Amino acid sequence: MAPSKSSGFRVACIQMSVVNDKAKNLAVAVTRIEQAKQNGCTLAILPECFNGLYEIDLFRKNAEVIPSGETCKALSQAAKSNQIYVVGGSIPELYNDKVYNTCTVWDPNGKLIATHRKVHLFEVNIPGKTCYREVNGMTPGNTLNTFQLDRFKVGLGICHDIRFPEMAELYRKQECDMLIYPGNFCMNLGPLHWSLLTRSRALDTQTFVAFVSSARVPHPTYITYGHSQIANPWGEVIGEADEKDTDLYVDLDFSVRENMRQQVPTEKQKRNDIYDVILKKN
Ligand SMILES: NC(=O)CCC(=O)C(=O)O
Repeated sequence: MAPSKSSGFRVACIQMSVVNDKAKNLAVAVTRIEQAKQNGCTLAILPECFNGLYEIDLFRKNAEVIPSGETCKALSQAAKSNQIYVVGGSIPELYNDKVYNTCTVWDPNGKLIATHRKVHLFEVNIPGKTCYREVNGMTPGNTLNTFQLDRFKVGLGICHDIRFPEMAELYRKQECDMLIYPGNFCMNLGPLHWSLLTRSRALDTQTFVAFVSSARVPHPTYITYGHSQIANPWGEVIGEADEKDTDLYVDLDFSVRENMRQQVPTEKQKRNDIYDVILKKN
């Protein structure tokens, strides 16, 4: 049974195929947001770099000023005409001649209510497999960011940010109910780590965690794992896509979070007299 309005809402994880054509990507995103609304969703989440490929050489080409760029205009309009919250995955943001990997959040009036610039840029060097240095195309952000969805507080991260439990712990301290990470894991690390990280952050923070990918499409350099999923505060996966182009609709019941926090009260048991995680700047 779907949760009542007071206990939760339905979320759409839009696992769209992203191609090297911004106009096409925007048209697909707008249609899928509309479908999410028709399927009873309160919130639609897009993947990381959904307006163009996750490709270092393309970041500047696809970059836009926020909120005056064409992607923001399309998302604002889609949120407003469908009366739905939209977490706009991320797009390359042009600011002072720098490019950031930035998530925008739109309320059902089409108003921009939050942004998050990816704090931890993806850097790996696995010989013979994946070598990626996002810093060659993006500048890191320096702040943690949240937004309010009715009575629920949501913390934002982007993809590689999910590997850093300290960041999630700070969102837990800020009393977030849910964490959202638009993402795009590679094929070498996705199978081993994607779900483990989703479940771990959910369990650590006793929140719902949504990790939302684009679909796997053939690509010469970076192939995306897919498998968008949502874990509940028990660390249980309550909805998961495969690698294909699809939308995942999941009902969140926040009474589950309350039960978990009461039954396994690790929050109250923290020994902040001997350790702590602190926010140094924001
Ligand atoms: N888009 C990204 O940040 C990729 C992160 C990733 O694949 C990882 O393993 O971390």
